Amino acid sequence: MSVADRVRVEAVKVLSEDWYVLKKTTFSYQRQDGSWQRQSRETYDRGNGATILLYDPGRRTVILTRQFRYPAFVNGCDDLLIETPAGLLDNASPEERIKAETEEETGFRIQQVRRVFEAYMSPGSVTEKLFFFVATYRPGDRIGEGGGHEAEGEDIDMLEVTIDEALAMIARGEIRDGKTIMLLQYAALHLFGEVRNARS
Ligand SMILES: Nc1nc2c(ncn2[C@@H]2O[C@H](COP(=O)(O)OP(=O)(O)O[C@H]3O[C@H](CO)[C@@H](O)[C@H](O)[C@@H]3O)[C@@H](O)[C@H]2O)c(=O)[nH]1
Ligand SMILES: [Mg+2]
Repeated sequence: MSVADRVRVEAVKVLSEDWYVLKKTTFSYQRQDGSWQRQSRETYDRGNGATILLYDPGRRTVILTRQFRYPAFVNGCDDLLIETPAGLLDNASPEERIKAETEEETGFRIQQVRRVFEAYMSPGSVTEKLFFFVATYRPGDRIGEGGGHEAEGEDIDMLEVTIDEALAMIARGEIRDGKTIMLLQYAALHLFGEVRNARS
């Protein structure tokens, strides 16, 4: 039995359809004891996305971005947010989109990317599934300035730090973006041999 057999959608109302789509759906869900219960849930649909960690195993460095994020700002982040390069798929494949997004945001042109996992980042309210990638880079792969699309309001800095420094930035609360913490921890576990104690 698939979970779809336990869900009966009764009504869908679009609450907002401006940049992305917010819906309120009323449905019945069959509980584990077999009884049906009516619920309604709001879902915010902005499509799916992709993100990537560029790493240089020889120099033990990673590439991050820094940009203003209004939703984080209104919730207490009085600083630019440090993140791995990321973008919405806009109907492209995750591989194709993340290569283009990496070049737009950081100026690095990457040929080979490796998909490592995927995750629903906020499954109680946001429909988005995020595809996570890693790729090696060398300093010479940077063929442009990056920065994102100014006309769309993007004003993105690129930063290169060692994996040890990036982990220390998580510990100090300077990196507080979920996807970025996930990829840096993946890197510490799987991409860089021995990682020195972030606090030492
Ligand atoms: N006008 C307008 N523009 C918007 C709005 N929301 C986003 N934008 C613009 O839409 C563009 C989206 O840029 P992307 O680089 O494709 O996406 P992203 O915002 O970086 O999203 C990535 O990171 C998110 C946060 O972790 C992820 O949720 C997402 O999947 C993706 O990976 C940006 O120029 C942004 O300013 C809006 O409500 N109004
Ligand atoms: Mg982006």
